[in-house]
Amino acid sequence: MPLPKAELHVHIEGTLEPELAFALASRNGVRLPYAGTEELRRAYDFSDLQSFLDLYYGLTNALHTVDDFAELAEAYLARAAEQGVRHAEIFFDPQAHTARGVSLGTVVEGLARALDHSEERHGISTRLIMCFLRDLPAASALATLEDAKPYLHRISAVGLDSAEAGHPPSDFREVYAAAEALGLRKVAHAGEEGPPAYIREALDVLGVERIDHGLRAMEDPELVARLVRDRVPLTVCPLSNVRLRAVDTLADHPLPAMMEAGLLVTVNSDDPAYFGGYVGDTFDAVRDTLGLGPERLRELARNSFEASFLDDDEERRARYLAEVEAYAFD
Ligand code: HPA
Ligand SMILES: [Zn+2]
Repeated sequence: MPLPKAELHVHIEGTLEPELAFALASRNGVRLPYAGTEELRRAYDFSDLQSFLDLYYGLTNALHTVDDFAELAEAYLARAAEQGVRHAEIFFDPQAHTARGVSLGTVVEGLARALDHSEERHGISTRLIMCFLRDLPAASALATLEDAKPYLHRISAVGLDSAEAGHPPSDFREVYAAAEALGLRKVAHAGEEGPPAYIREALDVLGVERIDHGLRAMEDPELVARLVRDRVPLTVCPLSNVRLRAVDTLADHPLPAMMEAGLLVTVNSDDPAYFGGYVGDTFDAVRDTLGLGPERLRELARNSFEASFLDDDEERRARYLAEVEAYAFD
């Protein structure tokens, strides 16, 4: 039995496995620019975040209907359950779909259909986080928030993702203020490729409660001290950082140093269909390569529930935390 954990940083579009991409493309009469799944997998050789995003947005062309999004989410939840996930806070990128004529309602209704059955089928509680693409204008993010108004009962939070360099969080001040006014919680990707200053902006200008990635905080000791003091969670994605070359190899990953510094870090998969593993695989990889022992792994699992939005359901959180404490490593 795998260690019980929450996953707080997973893009649902990044769980689209090649087999499902081709099956959906065929069903929808869409031609993908690859001969087959093997050729597609060979293209997963990324030089940086942008080279990944180009392929990732390209493959979303396979997704069209409510059924497609339901199937995508259902496949993720089934995989996640096998890997010990008990709670998942799932990102989606509405602008990646609305830009090609698929409505936000189609996306949310499809995802919600799978999420509605998640507890009973997979034993996983869920939340949805709607991300804005930071390489599109803030006006597009504002229009997306407006578009989302009929679906806010399904959406817990807003996030900020896509190409980071040159797209500071402060560009999205207005849209985050509007999201907060609508009762949404706030997170943002920062410090994946962008500088520590972007992490500060996400906290100070956008008022986020969690930083997604946050890797480059380690360049700024004062910022680290602040993140430790304020217990700001960082949703770290080690396999993603290797594949997108934020670190040279997994053995070089600062995760142990981050834990040593007292940061509230969690371990997540980001885009598991592309980066070589789901979240349980990621726990196994950091155990094997970074030498994290059982108590460090238990700490990561504990952190994942502590950093989650389950502060709106403390009874459930206490149950999950008890499972973590009772877990026997073999
Ligand atoms: O790793 C990522 N970083 C930024 N945006 C993304 N969108 C999907 N995955 C990512
Ligand atoms: Zn991400």
